[in-house]
Amino acid sequence: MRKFPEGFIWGTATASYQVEGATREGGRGRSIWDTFAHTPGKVAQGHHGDVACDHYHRYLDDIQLMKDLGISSYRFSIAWPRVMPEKGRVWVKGLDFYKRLIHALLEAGIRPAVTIYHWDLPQWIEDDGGWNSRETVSRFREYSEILFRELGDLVPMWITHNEPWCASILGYGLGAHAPGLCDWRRAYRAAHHLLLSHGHTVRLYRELGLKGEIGITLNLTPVYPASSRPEDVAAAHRQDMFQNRWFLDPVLKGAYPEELLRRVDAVVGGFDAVQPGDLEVISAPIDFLGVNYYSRAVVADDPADPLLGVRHVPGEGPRTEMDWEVYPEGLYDLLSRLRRDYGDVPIYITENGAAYDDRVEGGSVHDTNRIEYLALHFAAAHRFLEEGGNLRGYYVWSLMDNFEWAFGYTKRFGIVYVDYETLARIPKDSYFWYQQVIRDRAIAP
Ligand SMILES: OC[C@@H]1[C@@H](O)[C@H](O)[C@@H](O)c2[nH]c(CCc3ccccc3)c[n+]21
Repeated sequence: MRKFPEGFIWGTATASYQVEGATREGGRGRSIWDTFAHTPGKVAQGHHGDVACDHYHRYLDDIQLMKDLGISSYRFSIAWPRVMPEKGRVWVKGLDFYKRLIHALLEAGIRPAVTIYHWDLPQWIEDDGGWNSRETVSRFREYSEILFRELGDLVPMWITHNEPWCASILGYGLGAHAPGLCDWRRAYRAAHHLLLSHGHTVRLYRELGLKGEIGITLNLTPVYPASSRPEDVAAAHRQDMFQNRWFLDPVLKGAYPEELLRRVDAVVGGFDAVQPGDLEVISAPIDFLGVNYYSRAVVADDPADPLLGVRHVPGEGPRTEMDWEVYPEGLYDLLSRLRRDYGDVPIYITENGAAYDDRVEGGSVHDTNRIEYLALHFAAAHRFLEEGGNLRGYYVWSLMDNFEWAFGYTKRFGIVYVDYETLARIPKDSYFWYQQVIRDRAIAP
């Protein structure tokens, strides 16, 4: 058996817009994802989060599932539009749902890990420029201060942002996510303002003297060259800079990668958003780095690509329902690289999991492929720990099937199946497998 350390944090993760529903309850205002999902053609089959998993009303049953699972922590996000529903209006009562949720988690012996922002920006802030506007930085700080004052003594772990790369590139550059813009200059400005708001919120957390830990979650994708040819190796370096170092370097080293500034600013602009002192703020020391890992990238040199001169090629591993290669070695390589290039920063894997075409058969879901995926990735994490890696915990994405952004409800990541007709929850075989891993604090050899 491969044992994990005493006190290793086992968890599951969700996000507000993906599971809560109740989008018109408790005084909640509209978010950019309400707008985007209700815009025809943006989300598969016209799906949206109006009901989602109805976690807003069913959270006690869901906490019972977590308690039976045996996890020690639950990562969830707070919906900003519940606290700032419209311009000039703060609705602290919008936090009442989260206060109930947090008290119930604490009573169940489960450590709340709160993500302050997981993409559901209030629509009125987007109307005012959204993450393209520097004004949003101070609004995010104001929002964070309300959370810290209302929940700071109850919540021991805070994540400022979930995946600023996605919020900026998918939301403002590629248009695949809300607010659905295709403007690279805005994407780079949005990325900078997301990072800047992270730094100001970390500083605020310190100023308030709160006793918990605060960090940021980044989606990180290790990049491998398609061949050992020098031009492919150089292409992998450029993709790594665009995919990973763009956020890792400012947060952990206080500087953007030089080549990114040069190459990107020349092609798309956007770095005019950087003002003196910004990088000092962004690199405010954090207590941990949250890592979301799903798969790797394999790239070859491609002069025809205007921005980075790269072309993605498929890896040779099996694929999940998201058409992502199953590549557990990538998790070990990623964690080792972080330790090598960024020092011994404490790490939580704040998301890892897989989507598969789950079917209910006689009241059960035999998701052996998901068990295999998780077992391989737990083993990669264990290898890193064995080598002295500073890995604090592991949150499986996701506790339950939920709204998978532009894919709607067509992709299932949960270890608990959700029947969207009845909203019934059915623990999958992977739930019982994970329950045993937590009991043993170990995985089979
Ligand atoms: O796609 C599964 C999960 C999402 O449901 C989470 O909300 C999000 O934090 C998250 N990030 C990633 C990896 C980056 C990514 C995000 C969206 C689409 C493609 C890749 C995978 N996931």
